[in-house]
Amino acid sequence: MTQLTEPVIALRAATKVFTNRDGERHTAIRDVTFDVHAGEFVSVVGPTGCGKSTTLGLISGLAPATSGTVEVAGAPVREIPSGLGYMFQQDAVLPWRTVLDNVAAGPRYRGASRASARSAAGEWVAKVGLAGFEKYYPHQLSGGMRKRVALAQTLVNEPGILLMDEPFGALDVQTREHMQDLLLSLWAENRAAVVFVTHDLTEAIALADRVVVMTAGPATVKDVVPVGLERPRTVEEIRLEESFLEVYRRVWDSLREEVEITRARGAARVA
Ligand SMILES: Nc1ncnc2c1ncn2[C@@H]1O[C@H](COP(=O)(O)OP(=O)(O)OP(=O)(O)O)[C@@H](O)[C@H]1O
Repeated sequence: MTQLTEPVIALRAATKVFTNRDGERHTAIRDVTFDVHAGEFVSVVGPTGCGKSTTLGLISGLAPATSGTVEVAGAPVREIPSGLGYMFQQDAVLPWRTVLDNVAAGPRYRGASRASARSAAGEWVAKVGLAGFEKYYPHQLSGGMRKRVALAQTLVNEPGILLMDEPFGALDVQTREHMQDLLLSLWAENRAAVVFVTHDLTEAIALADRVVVMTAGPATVKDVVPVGLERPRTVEEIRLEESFLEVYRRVWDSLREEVEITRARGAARVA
């Protein structure tokens, strides 16, 4: 599909070199080029340690590129872009705050009054299916419920750009599928531009419009696979469809070689 609009996120030959304390240089990603357009959901897959999180770090402004360019909304990224939400595997739910106060923290930080922050938080707590749990503390929740709080914490800020780094990685398979469906239905309401990093190919394909396949480290883009499955989707159902399996085979064909390279390096290291 030809995109007529300017991309919301644009990486051009983005390279990141880390220098450790001994002055040794390590290239984490090399010449990474891809775009994400408004309303688009892009998944990023690649072998362990190839540089997926580093790529998100560049987009978020947490780590500047060593060379190449990273632009968000047409401007080079120099600090955390406004309207950007970030969700990690490890959530930022604070144990001493109730569910409602955890979700209200973002709007409060952005200057909303206590009343309007709590009102927005209440709406999002309900949207993620936790109505009635507003006064609970995180230790009183299951892992899946806690993840719902983290999702509400991120979405209450209504980000136009959403970076997600294996957000559901620690959950059991059933809870993960519920979270994926919840994310899809909430995302459909305002369609932020999403970059979703995962090791799970089923998750990557079920959620995305396109899947970016990265090489063994230092990562570069090996392939961009269009998903082309209809929306709305239900993860439990879509993963059984033949069209889904075709995309899965295509992504895995591309990724397999990179996973094998990474495994061989690991084996050589321990030999
Ligand atoms: N701050 C840092 N300083 C030095 N090296 C780093 C730093 N951050 C990441 N790296 C290195 O860069 C490479 C890519 O790491 P990154 O975390 O981006 O990979 P990843 O694909 O997200 O990993 P995983 O699959 O395990 O989640 C790794 O070799 C890592 O050790």
